[in-house]
Amino acid sequence: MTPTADNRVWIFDTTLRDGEQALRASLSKKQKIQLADAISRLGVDVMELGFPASSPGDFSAVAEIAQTIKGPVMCGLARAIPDDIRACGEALKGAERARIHTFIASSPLHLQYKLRKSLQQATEQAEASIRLARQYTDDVEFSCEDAGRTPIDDLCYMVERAIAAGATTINIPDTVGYTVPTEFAHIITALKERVNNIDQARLSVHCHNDLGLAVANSLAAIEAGARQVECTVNGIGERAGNCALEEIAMILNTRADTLPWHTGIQGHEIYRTSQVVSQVCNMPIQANKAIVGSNAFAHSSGIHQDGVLKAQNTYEIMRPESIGMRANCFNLTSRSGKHVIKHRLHELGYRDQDYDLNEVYSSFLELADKKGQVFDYDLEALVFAQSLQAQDDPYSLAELTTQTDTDGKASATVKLGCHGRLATQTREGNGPVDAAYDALQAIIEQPISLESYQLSAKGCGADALGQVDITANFDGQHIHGVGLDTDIVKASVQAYIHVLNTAARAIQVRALKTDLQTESKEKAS
Ligand SMILES: CC(=O)SCCNC(=O)CCNC(=O)[C@H](O)C(C)(C)COP(=O)(O)OP(=O)(O)OC[C@H]1O[C@@H](n2cnc3c(N)ncnc32)[C@H](O)[C@@H]1OP(=O)(O)O
Ligand SMILES: CC(C)C(=O)C(=O)O
Repeated sequence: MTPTADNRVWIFDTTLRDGEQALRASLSKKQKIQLADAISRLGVDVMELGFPASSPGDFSAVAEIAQTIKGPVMCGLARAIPDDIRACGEALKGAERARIHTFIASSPLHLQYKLRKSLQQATEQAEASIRLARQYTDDVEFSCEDAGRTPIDDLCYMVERAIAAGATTINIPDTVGYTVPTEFAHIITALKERVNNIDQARLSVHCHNDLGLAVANSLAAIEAGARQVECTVNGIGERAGNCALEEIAMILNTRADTLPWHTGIQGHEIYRTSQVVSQVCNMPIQANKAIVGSNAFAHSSGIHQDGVLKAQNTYEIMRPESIGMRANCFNLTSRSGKHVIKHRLHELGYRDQDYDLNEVYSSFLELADKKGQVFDYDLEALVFAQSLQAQDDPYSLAELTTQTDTDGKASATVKLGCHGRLATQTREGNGPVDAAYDALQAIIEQPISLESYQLSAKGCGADALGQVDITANFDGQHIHGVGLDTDIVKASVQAYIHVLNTAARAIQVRALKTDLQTESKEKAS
């Protein structure tokens, strides 16, 4: 929809103030400066930098940021008491544009138990504070704390008096995230209808996420006429947090087809800023977090992956690039299909003729069932493993069973296939590989002397594929064999069989031809 000035929603970022209230330890000045720099590049309209009366450290951080960051309005929070207002005014002195944000609670619960004041007393205190704040700046925001639980008559009364005293922004906080969207929208509608001077102030909302409704409530408020949303990057904030900046901004951006409201947020800065906030604040982002979670643009199931490959918008309502993410990603698991495997191999530089898709896919499924997630290096290893096999290979591993005792003894039973015939031998050895190689030797009845054996990991982690490379001397020929498997004993046996197949092709192997006539089982003494 065409953006109009009326529909411009201001984004008030309070990551450095309410966001900081989520942390176990307050941020250092250096950290605040680092965050302020990142957040200012997002294109926010106002940045709440801290609570200057809180500590000398916060006063100094707010003062330094206010002097250095240009662009957004620089704001500080203050209780409705003269000392807090003065501290805030002093800290913001160097700002290009300064806003003092003062607040006092309006709900009966907070008035009675916390402030021990009547609504009228609190309102008078608010008025005095707003007047004092106006001596420092023309830009004064006033919040009725716990507005979400304030009777509407009381709220209208306090808001009207605050505007008359000089507040230029009126903020309606759902301090404890208690309201639901229809209720919260009604509060905004009622204020617009009943407060006589409401047009003299910008109407703002500040929603907490205790019931997971912070973003929904903010959106409902915008629909009802609010034109400033207070939010934090990654939604961090006191308790369950605040309205997430990236979510509200991307709702308005992505749904601009039907929603008329817009912000000044630079979408492509979102992902980087989210990462910086997460790292500096030591607040990990849940994988399924909307917009910035690691799964937000990841596709895991074959049907979705195929759809996205054919047309991205089948399963993506926004482009990862629109939030500054490099690209979407496909997780390769046993729920993936052939299309995505082919696509990934193509990305890795393989041509169709380099591998047999059906065969690679069936070994991929086997591996994925074992490992869970399959990585690029696994896929490369599977293609390599396939290249080691030829259709006319005479020998194949039919079955391998091993047993290792704690006293170091091991036994292995190998069932070797050759053109549909099977031979089985069981041997003991110093370890399962030693036992399996002895069993193979017993089946082929022809000496193969092992010259070298090397084991390496393809990839990382305990479930990485093991690659075994051996060199064997067979009738005076040095033959290289390779085996790949998550089970290193199996990989070792495959390497041995690779040698046998190469040998069978290269040289006539007498024993192999004759000894596989019958299936035999023999236990070594
Ligand atoms: C909903 C919100 O997020 S509000 C913002 C929360 N942020 C903070 O609290 C910032 C960090 N806080 C601090 O550094 C300290 O709490 C300070 C400096 C603000 C105050 O410290 P102290 O003076 O030691 O008071 P303390 O925090 O223990 O108690 C709060 C006092 O402020 C009063 N108060 C609370 N809100 C307001 C208000 N908006 N306006 C005036 N007084 C208020 C309380 O009634 C209480 O007063 P009392 O001592 O007369 O009972
Ligand atoms: C100070 C106000 C805006 C606040 O943080 C709240 O009510 O949650």
